[in-house]
Amino acid sequence: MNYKMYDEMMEQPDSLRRTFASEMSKMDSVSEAVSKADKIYLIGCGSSISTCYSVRDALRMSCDMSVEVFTGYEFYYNKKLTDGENSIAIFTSQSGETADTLASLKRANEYGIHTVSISNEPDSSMIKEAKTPIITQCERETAILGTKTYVTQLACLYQILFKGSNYGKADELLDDLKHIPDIIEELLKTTEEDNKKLAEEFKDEDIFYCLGSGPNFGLSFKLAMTMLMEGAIKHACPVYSAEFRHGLIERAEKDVPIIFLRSGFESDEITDKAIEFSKNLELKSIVYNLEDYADINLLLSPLIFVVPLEWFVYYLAHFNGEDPGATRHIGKVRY
Ligand SMILES: O=P(O)(O)OC[C@H]1O[C@](O)(CO)[C@@H](O)[C@@H]1O
Repeated sequence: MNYKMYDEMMEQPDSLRRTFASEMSKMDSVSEAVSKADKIYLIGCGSSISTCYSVRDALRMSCDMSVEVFTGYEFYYNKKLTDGENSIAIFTSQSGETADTLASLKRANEYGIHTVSISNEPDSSMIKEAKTPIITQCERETAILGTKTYVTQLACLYQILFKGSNYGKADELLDDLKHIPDIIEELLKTTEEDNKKLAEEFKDEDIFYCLGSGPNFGLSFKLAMTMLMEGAIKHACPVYSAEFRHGLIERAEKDVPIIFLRSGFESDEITDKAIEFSKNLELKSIVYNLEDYADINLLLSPLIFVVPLEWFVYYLAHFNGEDPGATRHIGKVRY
């Protein structure tokens, strides 16, 4: 019962190693440009916008870089641009062909903005159109929800933007980033069994709420929108942890499972309150705690949590008779 997603998950560590080895000098040149820019735009769709949310929130917590995130069509239609503005636009897309993101890349080029694309397809339109193309070295990915293209894309964004930032602990974070392939290799082995059991326990649930704070919100977005909805064909909804008490609290019932991502950020004070509240109501909560998986700069937590979550989603799909990498209505690039 090994689905394609299984092999692609296993290829995550080497994809990261190859990408860092081959793309580092191009990423350094973008970091240099980032350090001189007034504003950074990050644009993507689906799994590829979740990486933008995570790195934006990690940067907000640690430095004063001006970063805005847009979906492809929001940037295309709803972002006022100015000729000659001193900004950099980074486009994320595993396929390099998603129409929304490609249209916004062409628009940024028309305004003379320095465009950077991060894509896994060397011959794709986004790699050809961007001023600086960065190619994640994953080889072809087929699983719709994105595994190796997710971790490499996210790692590239952290590398580029933290290197170009004035975060006081940037060197320490970039050093931790180098260890991520080894950590992921280990987590792939150590987190499978527990998450398989969890998936069996939760296999009949219809909906999952996914909560996180800071950079974990981006991953809770991916978990809900692509891993659970596209991969496991379950209803799911991402929520910032603190928003729990502004809506979801009224739907908190025994039969509604909530997945919490908790890293130990100051802002996780509010995640803890939601966890406590859920326990008191005997909700079906699943709590992923960073300290159970790795001892690294907390801002990198999405690169850690994604591995146990991949196992959870992989087996959730399997126990429901679904291939976690298959698509029902949309191919990776067609729409
Ligand atoms: O990263 P790309 O190739 O631009 O793809 C965006 C796609 O990401 C997904 O979330 C997962 O591949 C799809 O929903 C969406 O079509």
